[in-house]
Amino acid sequence: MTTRLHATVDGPDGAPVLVLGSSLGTTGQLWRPQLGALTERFRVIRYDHAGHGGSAPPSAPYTIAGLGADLLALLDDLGLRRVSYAGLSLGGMLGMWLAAYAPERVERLALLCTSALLGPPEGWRERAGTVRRDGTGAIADAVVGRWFTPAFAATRPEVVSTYRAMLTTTPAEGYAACCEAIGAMDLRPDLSRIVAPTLVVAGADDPATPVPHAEVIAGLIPGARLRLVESAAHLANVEQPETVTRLLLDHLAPDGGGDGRP
Ligand SMILES: O=C(O)CC1=CCC(=O)O1
Repeated sequence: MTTRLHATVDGPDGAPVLVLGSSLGTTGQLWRPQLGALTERFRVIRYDHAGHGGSAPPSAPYTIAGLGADLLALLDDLGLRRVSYAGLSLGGMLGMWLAAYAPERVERLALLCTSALLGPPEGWRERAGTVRRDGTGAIADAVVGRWFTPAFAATRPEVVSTYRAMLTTTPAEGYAACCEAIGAMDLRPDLSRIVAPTLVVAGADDPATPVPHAEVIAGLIPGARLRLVESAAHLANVEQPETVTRLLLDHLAPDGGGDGRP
């Protein structure tokens, strides 16, 4: 049984569709820095994972395949046969799953600050247990400390507190269930089936999904390209918005993205 996902739609009717997947502990608001530029070329769908933002919590223990089935159900509900997809971290994991298990649904793929295997599973089970017991506030300092470089956190505290609030308002059960899904994940054997042209982006200073994780993904997806974003930690799209927006547009809209006309 799938969870019905909350999604927001922006951009011109009839334009090519781009679906954006956010990270653990954030919502579709993660993509605000990119929204203006992306909606000039795309009809942009931002969705919230189960138990995050406006989406109901999962009704059973969760896996990446379960979260992927939610995403496919959302595409079906919206009548979207084929889309481009960009996802950061957990959103990128869902992008890999979608492109490997439903390749006919994915036009182009961008995977940001993500991993195909992010163990150890005990660490994720422990984090899930802490959050179920004490709430997402209990892990906020550690998690947000990996989202931004110290230099960015010192100069842009207002941005850091906006994203921290996204984490601390995420319901404990939704967050914990997604931790367990990540802990049990190993997408490496699936990546050779991906046929969508793929861009892999890593934050050069990301301690959560360090550069070698991106190198593994780029090495296993046929034809994938890897780009590093300097002076960026895990939420590279927030810390270096112009660089990441340019990378996304160059990859996802190489011909300008079309104008939506038949
Ligand atoms: O929360 C973290 O440690 C980083 C992370 C892993 C998956 C995700 O979405 O964020």
